[in-house]
Parts: sequence; structure tokens; C-alpha cells
Amino acid sequence: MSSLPNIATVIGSGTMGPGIAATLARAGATVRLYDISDEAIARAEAAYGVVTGVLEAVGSPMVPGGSVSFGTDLDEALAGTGLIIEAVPEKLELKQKVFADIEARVGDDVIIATNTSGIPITTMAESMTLPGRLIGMHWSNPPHLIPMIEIIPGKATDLALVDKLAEIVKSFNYVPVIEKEIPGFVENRVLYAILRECMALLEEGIVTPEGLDACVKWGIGYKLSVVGPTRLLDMAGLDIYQAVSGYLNKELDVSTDTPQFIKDKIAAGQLGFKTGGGMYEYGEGDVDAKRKEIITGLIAARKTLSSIPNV
Ligand SMILES: NC(=O)C1=CN([C@@H]2O[C@H](COP(=O)(O)OP(=O)(O)OC[C@H]3O[C@@H](n4cnc5c(N)ncnc54)[C@H](O)[C@@H]3O)[C@@H](O)[C@H]2O)C=CC1
Ligand SMILES: Cc1ncc(C=O)c(C(=O)O)c1O
Repeated sequence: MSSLPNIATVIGSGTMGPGIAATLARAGATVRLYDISDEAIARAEAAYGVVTGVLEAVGSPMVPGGSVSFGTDLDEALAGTGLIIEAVPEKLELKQKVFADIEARVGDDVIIATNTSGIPITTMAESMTLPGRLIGMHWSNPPHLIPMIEIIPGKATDLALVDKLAEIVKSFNYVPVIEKEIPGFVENRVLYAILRECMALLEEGIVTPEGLDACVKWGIGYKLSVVGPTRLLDMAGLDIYQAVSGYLNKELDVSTDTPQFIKDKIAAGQLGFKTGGGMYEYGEGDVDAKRKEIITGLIAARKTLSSIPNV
């Protein structure tokens, strides 16, 4: 019998919610996707066919009986649910308010998982009636394509939930990575270390955005998609790592805030794909074309990576 609850609820239907909902439905769950915004729900409904097409294309096994329903009624979304995944914007107070609204409506045994990118679970749980039921379940974007989920218990989390959630994650053929709590968790600490250096290199005019993307894609991404960073050190030689890190680590960017040029772009309404401009400019139809190229590339890469051994 699958460990995935029969009914699951996803709260927040923005970038992450719809792909999470579709993945759980593909694994056989009756999923309710909830948002406060009618537009967000309408967008998710319209895109659902594309998302399920992607799951089909990567050969994600389909357990019959799964479905997604879309709505803005929280009581309906939570009725009979066994697993709730929160995916609302990354704001502590908002998430805490959502947990309070949820706790007022569900039984004590319902698991509440949060897709936070890195707010400590312990902090988020402080306002909860039953903090032991909150656990970090960090999906990577796009969630219906990246088959790895970080599982992070907070200080108050009931430890039985860790194994339970890991079983749920395995039930839809994703890899669970269980971690100790630390801000940003593991994936985003590594990603943001890379992004900090990348943004500093751009800000200093050391490389163009196109050059940076090519360098990181081939020099780092391609290699690290086959060997993890630990094995990479064996491949390179620990002596080489010592020689290079000895002079390079002290040169790397250590800024603690978001770079000014990114803040300026945000102030000018340039947020990326969602506003039609960000790091790059996009003309009519360009965003849709780029999204398609990215999804096609990720499908092809996932098929290839799934067919070779873990190194
Ligand atoms: N975008 C990304 O690449 C990733 C984001 N995350 C995390 O997942 C969470 C969600 O991120 P996104 O999907 O990117 O955000 P988003 O901003 O695209 O979507 C959030 C959705 O939540 C809805 N919402 C706001 N308040 C709500 C409420 N009280 N109840 C229900 N829905 C509400 C909004 O209407 C919106 O549709 C964040 O914590 C984020 O840090 C995690 C992994 C990757
Ligand atoms: C820039 C950025 N920030 C956060 C996350 C995930 O929490 C992602 C991602 O999953 O891709 C990201 O790209």
C-alpha cells in the first residue's frame, strides 16, 4: 500500500504549487490545489495539461485514480486531507498565518509540510498549536521535473514524520534527502554561494551574462550533473583543491546583501519571465519560447541522467 495519503492539499498555486499538485496526482492522490487568487487558479487550470504532458514525457509512472481539483475555498481544500504542502510566498508572517488558518480546520494527525526555500522550520513552527506536525519539504523548481526533495525537521518536529515523509517521497520515485536544519537548507546554500559569486562577476564586468551562462553550464553544471561535488574532488585531486582554495577562497565574494544592480532591476519591475524582462530582455513570444526550450532540455537531461549510474 502506498504511503502517499489518499487526499493531499497544496496551498499556493504560483510557480511551485501546480507542479507539486500534478506530481502527487500522478502518484495516485486526490489533490486539492488552493490559492487565494482566482487568477492564479485559472492559470494553473489552463497549464495543467502541459504539466501532465511533461510528467508523461519523463516516463513518470502513473498510478490510476489520481486527480487535481482547483479552488479558492480553504474548507473544501482541507476536507479529509492527510498531507498539506504549503507553497505561498517566502514571507514568515504570511506562512505563519496560513498555518494558523490550517490548524483551525484539520485534525491533529494531519502532516503540514512547507516548501520554504530556507526559512528555519523551528522559527516557522513557533506560532503553531502543534509545532511537532510541521516539517520542511523543499521541492526544487520545476517541481514536476526535479526528482529530489529535501526533508528538514525543525527542533519541534515529531521525528516519526521524517521517515514517513521520506516514504511518501519515495512512493512517487523522488529521492528524499534528509538534512539537519540550517538556514537555506543544503540546496539553496550551495546554489546561493554560486549565485553570489556569479552576480559579483557580472557587477564587476568580468564576464557577459551570455559568457557566464555558457561557462557555468558547461564547466560546472554539465560535470556536476554526472558527479557530485564530493566525488569531483577525488576526480580533480585533493592536493589541487588545497592549492587552488589556498589562494582563491579569500578572493571570493563575501557580500551579505542582494547586489544593488538586482535591487535596481526589481525596482524597475524587471523580475524575469513573470514580467517579460529581468537579467535578459524578452520580446513578444520570447518568454514562452524560452520556457519551452528549458522544459525540453530538462526532459532530455533527466532521461539521460536516469539512464546512467549515480557516480
Ligand atoms: N520559485 C522557486 O523557484 C521556488 C520556490 N520555493 C518556495 O516555494 C514557495 C512558493 O514559491 P512560488 O511558487 O515561487 O511563489 P509564487 O509567488 O509564484 O506563488 C505563491 C502563490 O501563493 C498564493 N498565496 C498568497 N497568499 C496566500 C494564502 N494566504 N493562501 C493561499 N495562497 C496564497 C499567491 O496568490 C500565489 O499564487 C516559497 O516559499 C518559495 O520560497 C521553493 C523552491 C523553488
Ligand atoms: C533562485 C532560486 N531560489 C530558490 C530556489 C528554490 O528554493 C530555486 C530553485 O529551486 O530553482 C532557485 O532557482
